[in-house]
Amino acid sequence: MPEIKVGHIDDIQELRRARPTMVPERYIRDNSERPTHARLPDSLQIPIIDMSKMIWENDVQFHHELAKLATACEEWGFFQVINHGIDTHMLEDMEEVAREFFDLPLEEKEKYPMKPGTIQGYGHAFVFSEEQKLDWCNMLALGVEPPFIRDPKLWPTNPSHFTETLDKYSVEIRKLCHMLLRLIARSLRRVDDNVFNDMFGTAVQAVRMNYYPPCPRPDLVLGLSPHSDGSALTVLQQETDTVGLQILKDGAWVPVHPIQNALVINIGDTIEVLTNGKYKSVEHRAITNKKKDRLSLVTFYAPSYNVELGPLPEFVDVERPCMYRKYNHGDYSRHYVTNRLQGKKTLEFAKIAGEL
Ligand SMILES: COC(=O)C(/C=C/C1=C(C)CCCC1(C)C)=C/O[C@H]1C=C(C)C(=O)O1
Ligand SMILES: O=C(O)CCC(=O)C(=O)O
Ligand SMILES: [Fe+2]
Repeated sequence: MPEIKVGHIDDIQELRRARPTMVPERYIRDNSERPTHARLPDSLQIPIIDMSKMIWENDVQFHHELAKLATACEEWGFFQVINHGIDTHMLEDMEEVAREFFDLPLEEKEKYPMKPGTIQGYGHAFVFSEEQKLDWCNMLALGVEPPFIRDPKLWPTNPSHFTETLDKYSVEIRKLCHMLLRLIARSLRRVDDNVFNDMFGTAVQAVRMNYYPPCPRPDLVLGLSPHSDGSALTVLQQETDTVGLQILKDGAWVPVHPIQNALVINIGDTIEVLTNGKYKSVEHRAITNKKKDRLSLVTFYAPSYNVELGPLPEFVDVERPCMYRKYNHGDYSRHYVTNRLQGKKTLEFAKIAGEL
């Protein structure tokens, strides 16, 4: 790979310390990219799936909730899960250690550097040139499973219980992804419940902690550029006191309002491809706030790198011709992490020309 020159990138928390009234040029977006806020009527918020209603498969409420899940995946690509069974103390502990990490002095966080062109550690991911606009965000990204993707040198030893907390948290989130993939398969009504879990092998799991400091001009910048996730499923935990996540729905950016103890789930590119576009990997972004900071904890759950992907035959017919070619997920991962976040552009890697 040619050398990547990104120039000096400021640490946003450090930048903020001087309490500037303006933001540096590299963060100022063109007019067309600046934050807009669509308001949805309360009756039209992203769907909420109550997992406590999905325990007994013969129950009427199971089928009602399953139908809601199908609509969520088809029309929104996003939903929030409540009563997911994960201990709320564990969610709080994870939030606490992540915050403690971001609150450390810069010299401490820089012991875990995300080097240009790499994807793990503390820094700015997806920056490939000096011209590229930057996100108003500090990140810590780590590969979790399987063990060979872990880089222990990049796992913070401060706070001291960081690794233990992230490991426990990741085990629970992994179980949730497994369960959700079964339910998503069931909701499609044409494939076996285990189709995704069986196909994915030992799934790849990575976590990204995004910390968005307050911004003096939230109207000019983005916290995180628009993108779809390269995973099969993404699980996002957000604090309840700030709104920042927006999803693109019918051409408008709509906010995802946090719900206490809920987790936000989104369909990633893998499920879009496997269902031949029936379930959507929806573009999303994060905006910033003038007064408040925001933390999001994001888990990407994806097939093993050796898995060959392409639309399942059950989702290809004359009405919906095959829209994606066959490809290797490891190749897609490499493609994803070596290109900047740019809406759904990354998925063009797999698109059959002329379709969509
Ligand atoms: C900053 O990280 C990401 O946005 C990201 C990367 C995840 C990964 C790691 C941090 C470690 C190595 C594995 C992996 C590439 C998953 C997004 O994850 C998406 C993108 C792809 C592709 C994917 O499978 O999940
Ligand atoms: O912070 C958010 O709400 C969005 C995070 C996100 O989309 C991501 O990390 O992929
Ligand atoms: Fe995302």
